[in-house]
Amino acid sequence: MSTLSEAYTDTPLHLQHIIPLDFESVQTVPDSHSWPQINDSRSAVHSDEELSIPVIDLMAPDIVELVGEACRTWGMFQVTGHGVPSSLLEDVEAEVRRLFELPAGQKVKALRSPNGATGYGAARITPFFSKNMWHEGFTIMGSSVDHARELWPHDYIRFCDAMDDYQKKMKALSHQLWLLILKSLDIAEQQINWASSLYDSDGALQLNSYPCCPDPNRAIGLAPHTDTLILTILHQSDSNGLQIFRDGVGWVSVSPLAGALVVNAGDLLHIMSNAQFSTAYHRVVVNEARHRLSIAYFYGPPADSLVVPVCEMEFPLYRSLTVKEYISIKAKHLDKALSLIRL
Ligand SMILES: O=C(O)CCC(=O)C(=O)O
Ligand SMILES: [Fe+2]
Repeated sequence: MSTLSEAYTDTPLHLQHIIPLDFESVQTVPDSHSWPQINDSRSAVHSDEELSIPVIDLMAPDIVELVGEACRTWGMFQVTGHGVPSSLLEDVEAEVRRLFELPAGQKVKALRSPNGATGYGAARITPFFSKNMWHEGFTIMGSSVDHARELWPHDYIRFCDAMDDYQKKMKALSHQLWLLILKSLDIAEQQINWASSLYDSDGALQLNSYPCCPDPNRAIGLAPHTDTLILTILHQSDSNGLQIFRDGVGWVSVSPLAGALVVNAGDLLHIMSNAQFSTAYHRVVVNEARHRLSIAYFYGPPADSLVVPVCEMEFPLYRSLTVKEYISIKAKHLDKALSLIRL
């Protein structure tokens, strides 16, 4: 059975697409990171409370309907009452900060290799854009020990323990959300041939850092994209930056809410739901004063699983394909991947 990590390493990147800028060393936004079109017509940002993604309490009696409605309209919501202790969120965030505050020369010791999955580096979507992002990341698929040891030869265990603990909690919460999603789509677990192996699958953890930026209007933290797998759970540090695109409206801010986690639907869930659920198109903007951090957990089935649009009454809108195949199409075509498999 091939793992998600193998599916990602099938598409090697070039080193110039991996090494982030040494953000500490620059006082202005260099040309390599200067995005002329940030203030295009689609970038009117809405940050009023009227227009924001739903906040859902996992303990609510009508939780199935709430999750279904949020996935249909936004493809994203914030969840409270999730049972992940705030002390764990604080510990993980502190470890992530400890990592990104290391000097650039130290961080590159844990660089992701061009055909590797785990390690320090730029966002995977970097090669699709002519400009680089105001971002540095650290991806964990499987164990982080080898890379963490490069960063802190004598003090890596607390980082690895915090990441392992957090991944376990995220996996359990993802599974809980997944069962709610199936219910809201009226799908029995037995209808999906990989439903039971989902719990054995290895998710991925993506640590993101958006350093303070001297000219935030000319830089972007993370270019617009959708997430690939079934769902993503995101913890964001206490500063704005994440935005979701809403048709007919524009970019809408997803402001951090103490203790809440952001959940978003990915492409595979959109395909599986036969486009009933939206895959969230989102981006991250940067700011001048705060170093923003986020921790994303990506949840998906093993790479060999066949994803089939579930539809009883209508025609399938997408062809069925394996997770591995979709990851590979996305790695080559990014935003066009879904249209390429549309029937
Ligand atoms: O930093 C964020 O808020 C979002 C991160 C994200 O979209 C990702 O890692 O895919
Ligand atoms: Fe994302």
